[in-house]
Amino acid sequence: MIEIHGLTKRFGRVTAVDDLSFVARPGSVTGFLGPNGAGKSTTMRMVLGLDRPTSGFATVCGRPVRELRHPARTVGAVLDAGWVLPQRSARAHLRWIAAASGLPASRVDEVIAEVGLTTAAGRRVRGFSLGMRQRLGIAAALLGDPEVLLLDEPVNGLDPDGILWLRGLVRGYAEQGRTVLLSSHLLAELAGNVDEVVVIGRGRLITQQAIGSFLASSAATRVRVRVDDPDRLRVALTEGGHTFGTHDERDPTVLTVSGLRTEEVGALARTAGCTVWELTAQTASLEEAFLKATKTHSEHVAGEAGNA
Ligand SMILES: Nc1ncnc2c1ncn2[C@@H]1O[C@H](COP(=O)(O)OP(=O)(O)OP(=O)(O)O)[C@@H](O)[C@H]1O
Repeated sequence: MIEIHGLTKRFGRVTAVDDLSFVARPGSVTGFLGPNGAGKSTTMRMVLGLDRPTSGFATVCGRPVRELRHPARTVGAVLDAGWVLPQRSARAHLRWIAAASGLPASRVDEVIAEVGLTTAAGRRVRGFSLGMRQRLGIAAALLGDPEVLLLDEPVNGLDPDGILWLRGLVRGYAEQGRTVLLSSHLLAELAGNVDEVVVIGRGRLITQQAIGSFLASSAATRVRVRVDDPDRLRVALTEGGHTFGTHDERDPTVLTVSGLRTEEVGALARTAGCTVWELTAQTASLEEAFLKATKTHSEHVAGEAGNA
């Protein structure tokens, strides 16, 4: 569990994190979202005890990280994939971290296998791609087999295979009752993979919700319908005062109807004498929900020159 209470961080005149409170629960993957400069990395650094809060506090498994008896066994983190010493091999790098953290060297080859770097383990990190460095960073975070994982932009540089692998990894962690907090700009990659979202803007909490309700509350559900005679359905929808659009340029037989359930659209199409070829309820994408949640905030920011 990660608990954040009234966390605030000021850098001179810049308030990076502003009275932020939220909880990332065990057994859940919590997605940490916010526009550039919203304060995600600063928050994660404070959770890890790397930045000192101006006020407020954060705990991991009930204690500030600096007070944990076995920090490496409690929390693992990937904040920046670029900080390794380039002349070291991946294995040497991990051995060094294991030794510095009081973890058994036997864990090194286990985590190397877990992140899929076995064949590259003896190579110098200098020649690693961004995706390989990202995997190495994750391997380091896993060394202590921690209860809590904090991943800042872990998807960066990963190829589609790597993203799938990462999804499986964090899902597996959550299923074991552990806590995962992860930030990502690639919202689509996150959508299928998080249970809760915490959205921040200008260091402040905008919302914390289950992903389902976040998506559902952010846009009216639409129904995509494909029929043999779209003109007839158009007339029926217009007569009923319903809102619809043609959103698929390539296929004029598709209409998108707002404010009705699939059953209602199906019944209307039948009354209009249409044969229905396809009928699907569509929910908002994570991008749409995120943009809606942060819209007011972004307009506010765009109107100001400072604080960046
Ligand atoms: N060490 C620092 N000194 C001064 N300002 C800082 C420092 N670290 C962060 N900031 C400022 O704090 C704000 C929040 O930055 P932070 O990196 O936490 O945001 P973020 O949400 O992680 O952004 P991104 O998604 O772009 O990585 C920004 O305005 C940033 O310029």
